[in-house]
Amino acid sequence: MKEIWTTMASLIGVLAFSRTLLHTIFPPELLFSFTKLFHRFFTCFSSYSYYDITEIEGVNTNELYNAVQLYLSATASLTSSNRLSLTRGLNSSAITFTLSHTDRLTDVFNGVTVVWEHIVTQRQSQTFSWRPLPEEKRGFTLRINKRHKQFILKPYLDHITQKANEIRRRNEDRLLHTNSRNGSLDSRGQPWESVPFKHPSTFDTLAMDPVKKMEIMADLKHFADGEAFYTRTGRAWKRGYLLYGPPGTGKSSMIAAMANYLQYDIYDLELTEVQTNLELRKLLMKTSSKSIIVIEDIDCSINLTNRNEMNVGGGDRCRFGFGDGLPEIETGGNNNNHNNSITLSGLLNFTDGLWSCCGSERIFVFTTNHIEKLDPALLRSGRMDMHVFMSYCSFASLKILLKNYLGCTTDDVEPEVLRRLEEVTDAAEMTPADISEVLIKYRRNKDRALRELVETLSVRAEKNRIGFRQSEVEEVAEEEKRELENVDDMKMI
Ligand SMILES: Nc1ncnc2c1ncn2[C@@H]1O[C@H](COP(=O)(O)OP(=O)(O)OP(=O)(O)O)[C@@H](O)[C@H]1O
Ligand SMILES: [Mg+2]
Repeated sequence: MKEIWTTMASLIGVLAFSRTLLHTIFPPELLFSFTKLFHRFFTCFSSYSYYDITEIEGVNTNELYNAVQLYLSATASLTSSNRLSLTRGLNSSAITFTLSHTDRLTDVFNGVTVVWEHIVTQRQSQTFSWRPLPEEKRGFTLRINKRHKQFILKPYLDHITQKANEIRRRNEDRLLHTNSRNGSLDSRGQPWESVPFKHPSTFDTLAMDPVKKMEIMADLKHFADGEAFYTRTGRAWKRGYLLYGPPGTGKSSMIAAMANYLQYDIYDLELTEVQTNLELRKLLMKTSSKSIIVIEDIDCSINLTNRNEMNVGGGDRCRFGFGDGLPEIETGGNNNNHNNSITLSGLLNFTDGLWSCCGSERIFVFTTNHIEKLDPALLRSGRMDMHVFMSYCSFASLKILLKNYLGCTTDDVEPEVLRRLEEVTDAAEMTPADISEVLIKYRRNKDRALRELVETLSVRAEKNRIGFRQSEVEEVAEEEKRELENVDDMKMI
């Protein structure tokens, strides 16, 4: 018995040594080509068919590779594969299992057993590419018995894609994407850089008029459930929101709440990093369904100051140059000169045109502090389906902030304090962000927090009242001055 064990141990040792030797002697590329050749030769006489699914096809990322990886990672954790690679993305909560190099895994689909193998080889350093490619070439090989391939290959791959989507939705954190600097692509050919999206803002924590809030939530729900409606009416399945209002009134928080409510990814588009309409279109093509595409502070991303003079005869067609750091608007019905810059029509096409319909179930959100600075073309009805004004904190909104920060309802607040708060909140014209600061500072002592809040709001309301009075007095004085000047003019005549 002992001898048998010794012989087996030496055999395993020899096999392992030969494998290491092969890997040491031959460069990985040569070994890979040789293996492929061997596979091809072997396939002619084999009763199996082999399918290669490489990570990168030409210059594009192969979505099927990612799907297989996710699908296998869900099954791999349950199997007894010898070795698995474990990965967890930065800040991600999901752990992904995947096969190591040359490791195999068996799967059963509709009673048919198939085998997966993961092949990893080093990429040749001298390979020319117009963008950086990963150092390793990775791919899966699927082995199916020739007798079964006709009837299981397609359904099996469809099954994998569907499962992968389910896993992605269930396990994976939703993502916050932003476009790379100067439109550069990453090593996987993606123009978007992504991190897990973990913003805690929800419609429960968002302080705003409850009726308006319910209206927006209902609108979002109808949108998400509206596939049949959009198909029936021949409309693209997308919706546009324009959020406007002073800084600190919750526009960004609203976007996060929308994403959390619908479980959508966010694409935060930095327009100043986009050079041309074509680039904008490519970015759009690389967004996924079930996502919110955001352009924040649109008035700051695009310089619309000379709109009126420059738009003469130009209609909607305006060209943004990149003179002083901000894209600058120019006129022109002639598109020939526009190859190297973003145009307003390009931006409108981004949200409205034929290209905006590639993919589906997408929401466009623009935010601005100065709606009056926006080109009317952006505001025309049908462009942005909903215009939402995010206003200063009202008493109704204040109640939500009190619940968020102090954990108290109106029943927990003394009637006199509540009356004072109701009296001064609207007049104070403070943003939810300003009020949150006061509440955060004193959150450990509820009574003190409420006292400070009443004080701060009262002081601000009084300031506004004096300011308003002063401006009224100035206006009256100005009016009187104008009248006197008119009388003098009449006397001269
Ligand atoms: N309506 C709100 N409800 C709850 N919290 C809010 C609200 N508005 C502002 N805040 C608080 O203030 C902070 C800043 O708000 P946010 O960034 O959403 O404002 P904004 O309107 O996007 O401002 P800006 O115009 O400067 O981008 C948030 O992190 C949040 O804590
Ligand atoms: Mg913001």
